[in-house]
Amino acid sequence: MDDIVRRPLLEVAGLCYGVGGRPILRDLGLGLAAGESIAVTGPSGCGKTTLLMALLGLVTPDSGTVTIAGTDITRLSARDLAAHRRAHLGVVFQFGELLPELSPVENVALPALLGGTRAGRAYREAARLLADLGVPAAETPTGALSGGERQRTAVARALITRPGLLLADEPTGALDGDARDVVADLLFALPERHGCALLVVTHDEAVAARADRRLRLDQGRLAGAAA
Ligand SMILES: Nc1ncnc2c1ncn2[C@@H]1O[C@H](COP(=O)(O)OP(=O)(O)OP(=O)(O)O)[C@@H](O)[C@H]1O
Repeated sequence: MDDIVRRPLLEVAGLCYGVGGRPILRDLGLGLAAGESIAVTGPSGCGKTTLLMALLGLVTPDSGTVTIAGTDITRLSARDLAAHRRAHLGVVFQFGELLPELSPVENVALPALLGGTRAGRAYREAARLLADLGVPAAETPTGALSGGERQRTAVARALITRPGLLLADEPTGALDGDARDVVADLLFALPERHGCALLVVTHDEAVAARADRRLRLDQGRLAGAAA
């Protein structure tokens, strides 16, 4: 890949965060370029969700920087942070977090509509992404989607704004067997297909094994994990 594609999307430096005097993230550093994937594993309670919250700007670190697409988000106002997130970040959660009263197409189109894309274009793009990811868009109500289809819909929703950085929090945690493998294969194919950077937090070592790099969060620090 060339230098333009390889630009850093995420740079974390000296990140420290604690609660009630107890350190959770300690001088944590991390870099992730476009087209690249990282999996972060670690035992329950080690701080994986807290790290994602810091990357989303939902917790304010005690010190350090979180630079996304060239901007240190720890310095942004709430309003600028929300705009920066909309422009650069896509997120996939463990249970999809879809709105059951909306159709799959409406769920996927929503972030584009909120970002000001015209309805016709947003719905066309949503339908295209769902078809691409193998979800029956029109026929099935969101509440009736299988677990795997729900997660693929959540991936489509995260992609519709063409984010540079995609974050996924236990994206296969509610799936097993084939559905887990399909969603994991799909996620880790995204950096190459869409040119985004991908950071996945997972308990599942088999899912983590698909990433370009594996890191383990332990004692508040990230270190290379054994392959
Ligand atoms: N607001 C808070 N107040 C008190 N403790 C907190 C707070 N946020 C996180 N913690 C603690 O920080 C530690 C890390 O939590 P976190 O949810 O990030 O872990 P995790 O690695 O995502 O765990 P799991 O894999 O079980 O989801 C936990 O011990 C948790 O109890």
